[in-house]
Amino acid sequence: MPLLTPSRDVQRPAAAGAAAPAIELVNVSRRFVTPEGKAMTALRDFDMVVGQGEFACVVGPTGCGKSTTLNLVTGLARPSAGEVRVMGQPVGGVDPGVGFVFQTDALFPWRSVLDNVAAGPLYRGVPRKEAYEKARDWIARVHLAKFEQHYPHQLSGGMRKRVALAQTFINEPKILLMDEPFSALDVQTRTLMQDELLALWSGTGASVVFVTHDLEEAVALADKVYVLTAGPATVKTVFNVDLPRPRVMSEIRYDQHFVEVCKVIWDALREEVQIGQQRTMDSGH
Ligand SMILES: Nc1ncnc2c1ncn2[C@@H]1O[C@H](COP(=O)(O)OP(=O)(O)OP(=O)(O)O)[C@@H](O)[C@H]1O
Repeated sequence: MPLLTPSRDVQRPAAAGAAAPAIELVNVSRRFVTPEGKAMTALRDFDMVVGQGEFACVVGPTGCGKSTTLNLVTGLARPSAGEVRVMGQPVGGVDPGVGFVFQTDALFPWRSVLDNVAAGPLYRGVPRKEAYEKARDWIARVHLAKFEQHYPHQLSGGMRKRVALAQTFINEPKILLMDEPFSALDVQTRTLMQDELLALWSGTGASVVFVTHDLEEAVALADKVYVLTAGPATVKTVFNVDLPRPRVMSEIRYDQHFVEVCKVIWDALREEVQIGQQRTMDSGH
């Protein structure tokens, strides 16, 4: 089997009895009105299909429309044209089966690690004892058992991110949307967190869309990588990454095939990054 298969996703109706894809964006466009009152198109004729249990990464030039893609899946933004479906159903609002992790974590500063992680199940009506048992279990899984009573300001960036992952995975999301979750971390911590994420995700069956500026991160994590064009974003190419799992970040970076895959995808991405940079220079900001 080839390690890398560029392809365009083809939209096909699911066969009778077959599981619907977790996420589908079909011919989606998203337009905004700028503060100056001009119409601008962020996404154009955008197609994406993420299967159940699949890990998709999205890369593209700065400002091209990556976060807008996630906002459409959450239901926080509506498409101007086309259709967005989650588990085969049109997105109608914020779905409780969807979890998020962003660049800045969403920890409650006045709550301990334990209370932060238990907050989700408590909000969903899980009895208190059970919610706290689950929270302790997830805190242990992210190796923070000794820090249950600490507050977010007493933790390092990497530890806060571990809390954010526990806070998300405890809700057993069917779909996980991640917007540059590790970009503020130093390189070593980032590598550890990537391993942590894969370990937590494997076996959950959750479908992931992970937005990143870091192509190596995308290739190391993903089953497939979407390369977007400079805005308005449309899908330039989808690359299927068939590197075997489980993957260990600190080792995979030195794997010859990994390096080759990164080079091939970078060839597709480079042109778009250059277009994006040129536009920034032309506009002066
Ligand atoms: N609510 C909004 N109103 C107006 N314009 C918006 C809105 N949200 C996004 N945009 C514009 O849409 C374009 C795409 O934005 P988006 O945040 O999706 O890009 P991105 O690829 O995630 O950016 P970055 O690489 O900086 O994270 C940008 O030009 C942005 O200014």
